[in-house]
Amino acid sequence: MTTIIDGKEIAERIRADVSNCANRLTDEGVTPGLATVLMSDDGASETYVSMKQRACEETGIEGIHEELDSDRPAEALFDRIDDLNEDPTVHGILVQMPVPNHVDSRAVLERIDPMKDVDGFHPENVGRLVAGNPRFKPCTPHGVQKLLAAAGVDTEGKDAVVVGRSDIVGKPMANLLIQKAAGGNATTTVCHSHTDDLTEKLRRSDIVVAAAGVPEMITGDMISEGSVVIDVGVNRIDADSEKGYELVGDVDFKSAKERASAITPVPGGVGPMTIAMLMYNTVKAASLQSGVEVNLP
Ligand SMILES: Nc1nc(=O)c2c([nH]1)NC[C@@H]1CN(c3ccc(C(=O)N[C@@H](CCC(=O)O)C(=O)O)cc3)C=[N+]21
Repeated sequence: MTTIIDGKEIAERIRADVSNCANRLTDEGVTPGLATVLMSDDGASETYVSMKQRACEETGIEGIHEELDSDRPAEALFDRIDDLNEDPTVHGILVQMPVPNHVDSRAVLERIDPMKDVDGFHPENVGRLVAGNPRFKPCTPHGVQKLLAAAGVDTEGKDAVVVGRSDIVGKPMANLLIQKAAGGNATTTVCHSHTDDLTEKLRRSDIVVAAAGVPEMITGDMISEGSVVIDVGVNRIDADSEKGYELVGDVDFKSAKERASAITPVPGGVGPMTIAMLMYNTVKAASLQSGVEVNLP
């Protein structure tokens, strides 16, 4: 029997623990605060940001949301970030990606105070992660790590393949998997658009993390019998549904489920974990900035 890993349920449990930590900080006079900044007209981005704000409310985090028209100059966004960096009630800052083409996303990430960088995208935090001394682990890869642990999947000594090499998922995911630490110690291969014979790499792996952003590109015949499949893809494809789209992963769930020993669904897999780990990082940021210690899960 294939286990369908319930990301929603695991995320709820983590969020309950994170909420206890948030309440403890509030009791000490430090209510954790998260600022989300949206500079985009993209419908999906709006949905994700509002999900993050709702999660704040449910967790006992003070959510602040700011929007900038997408035709504003980059300086307007930088000024907003500078203000949030200076605001002591704001412990975490998230600028929703992607930003408009005329705004240099690298410059945006570098503008955020690294102590408030709850995405973990600032070069200082990337460097710390690679050096084996992470401050904020990026939310999606951290969520995948927690998901594997909760599903009882030991990564130690396993062959893992990460499909995708983005700065926000693929690269940090591979880094966490090779780390000499719990949830790491896997022999890790990173595949991407220039990889020769992806199927061969997938078939000799125990754990597959699909983060390529290509709808249903990994099919059952490409993976090994008994492997664990984590699907990071959130692709909206046109459909006759009420919303006008359907959400599919990078994995063809139907065929992959027939061979995997465990697999995450989309929706309800990695997505909810990403949001739970954003709450986690925000509480961690508040703890680091205030010196009030909490026991995060
Ligand atoms: N600075 C920044 N940080 C991010 O963390 C970030 C970002 N930019 N830009 C976009 C991506 C995408 N992302 C998701 C988070 C949750 C779900 C999620 O919860 N999805 C639900 C379904 C949601 C739906 O119905 O559309 C699920 O998979 O079950 C999806 C995608 C965070 N991102």
